Amino acid sequence: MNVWRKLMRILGIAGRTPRRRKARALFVGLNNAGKSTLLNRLKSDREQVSRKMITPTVGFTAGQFVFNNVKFAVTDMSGRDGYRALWESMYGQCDAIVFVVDSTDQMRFAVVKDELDMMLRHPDVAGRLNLPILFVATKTAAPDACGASTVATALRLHERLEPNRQWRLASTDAITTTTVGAGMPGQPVDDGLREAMEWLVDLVKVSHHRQS
Ligand SMILES: Nc1nc2c(ncn2[C@@H]2O[C@H](COP(=O)(O)OP(=O)(O)OP(=O)(O)O)[C@@H](O)[C@H]2O)c(=O)[nH]1
Ligand SMILES: [Mg+2]
Repeated sequence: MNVWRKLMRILGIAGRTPRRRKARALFVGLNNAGKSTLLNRLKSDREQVSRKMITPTVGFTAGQFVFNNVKFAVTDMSGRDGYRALWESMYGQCDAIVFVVDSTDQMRFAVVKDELDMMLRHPDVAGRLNLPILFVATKTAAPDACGASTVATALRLHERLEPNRQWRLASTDAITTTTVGAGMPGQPVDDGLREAMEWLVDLVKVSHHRQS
């Protein structure tokens, strides 16, 4: 504990600073979907790396970011065919799943559907209805991208997800810089990802509160 926090505690004013909560997020989705790029975007400006530094993930990598005072420890899985079998080993060890879908890769939506079905049937997911799932359709600024509603329909999300499951679909382009809409020049436009993350943060805060 640093001296400042020690002093705050002695003076009894530590309670004024809200304690940062922790949550574990699991990033899954096919290879090339944009998981690692999304994780990079969620990090602070200081921690972000250049797009060129992000290479296909081998196995999985660990990362972290802070959103609304929740520190997310992220397991960023590889989406390559040979590595997808690893996802299930992590289902029981996360507080939220972020399922990333490449909105330009409609050719592989059938594969995404199969992977999603397997995930939803897995006991560590099916048995935990309080495990929130955030679907993120990426690459939305690409000319061949389809809209979020097309993704939802193609994956039949409304039929597949259990009625009691907390889930949401957001769409984003994690690398495009644009001045359109509410975005600041040179900054990614706020395209719904922030709102979706706020939803997720509220859910993990509640579930942590219940557990404690
Ligand atoms: N235009 C655009 N390209 C993106 C976006 N997200 C990712 N990409 C590109 O898509 C490619 C794959 O991105 P990654 O983040 O490595 O994908 P991944 O899901 O982590 O892939 P694996 O680690 O192989 O499972 C890279 O060339 C990225 O630059 C996006 O939102 N828009
Ligand atoms: Mg990756």
